[in-house]
Amino acid sequence: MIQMNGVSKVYSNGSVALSDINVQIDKGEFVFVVGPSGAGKSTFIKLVFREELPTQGELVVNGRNVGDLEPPEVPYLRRSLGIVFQDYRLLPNRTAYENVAFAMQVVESSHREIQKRVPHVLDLVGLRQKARHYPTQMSGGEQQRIAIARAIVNNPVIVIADEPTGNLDPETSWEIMKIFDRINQNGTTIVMATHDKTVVDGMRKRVIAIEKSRIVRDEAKGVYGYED
Ligand SMILES: Nc1ncnc2c1ncn2[C@@H]1O[C@H](COP(=O)(O)OP(=O)(O)OP(=O)(O)O)[C@@H](O)[C@H]1O
Repeated sequence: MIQMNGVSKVYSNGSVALSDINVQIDKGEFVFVVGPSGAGKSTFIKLVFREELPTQGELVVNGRNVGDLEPPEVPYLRRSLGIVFQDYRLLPNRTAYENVAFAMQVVESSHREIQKRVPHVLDLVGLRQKARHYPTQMSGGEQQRIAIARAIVNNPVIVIADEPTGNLDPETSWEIMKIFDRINQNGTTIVMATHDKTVVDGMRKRVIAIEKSRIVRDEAKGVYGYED
């Protein structure tokens, strides 16, 4: 599903974000990426959806060598991914329903498919009753649930998330994690960078720890392992 062979990333200002990363993530896994601030977690996530390119090494995502993709092929890679950010990134002037539907319009789904699928994913995240609400009329947790609905509406094989609970209180974070867990149980691979110790320790999934640009720990049913 995701394979990194000797992957390094050095930004143009000389910052070394990742060094010689070798890792394989298989279909259906749930993986947390943890580590201190500045360790390289976000860069790891950004490489997977080709927001950034590796400066060295080979990265294969869903059977495609990311470094070799021509620009017109990038949207096809992204269609196989669902992406969730800390700050939700919903379109402010569209309702919850329209935000989710928009992701289907972009990939040219039919009106009929959209009408059938959007209520279904809103149900999955427990927010069908808020379909007509605008983002400003929803709590942070509700906005994140809509962002998750948008991420999964096109049936991605991998969902990647960068600090998805970073702006949420512990109880809401736990609700969000239950949704990710359900998505994972349906076979979707999940890769999540996080600082949320409670969530990681509560879930007991695979944990990859990055420190100073290198993988220092990779454990099945791991724990967060830091005090912050
Ligand atoms: N666009 C960029 N240009 C230059 N340097 C960058 C860029 N993005 C990240 N870096 C640097 O790369 C290193 C890794 O950053 P990254 O954002 O991946 O870390 P992180 O583990 O996600 O940190 P945090 O937990 O604080 O979000 C840091 O030294 C950072 O300053």
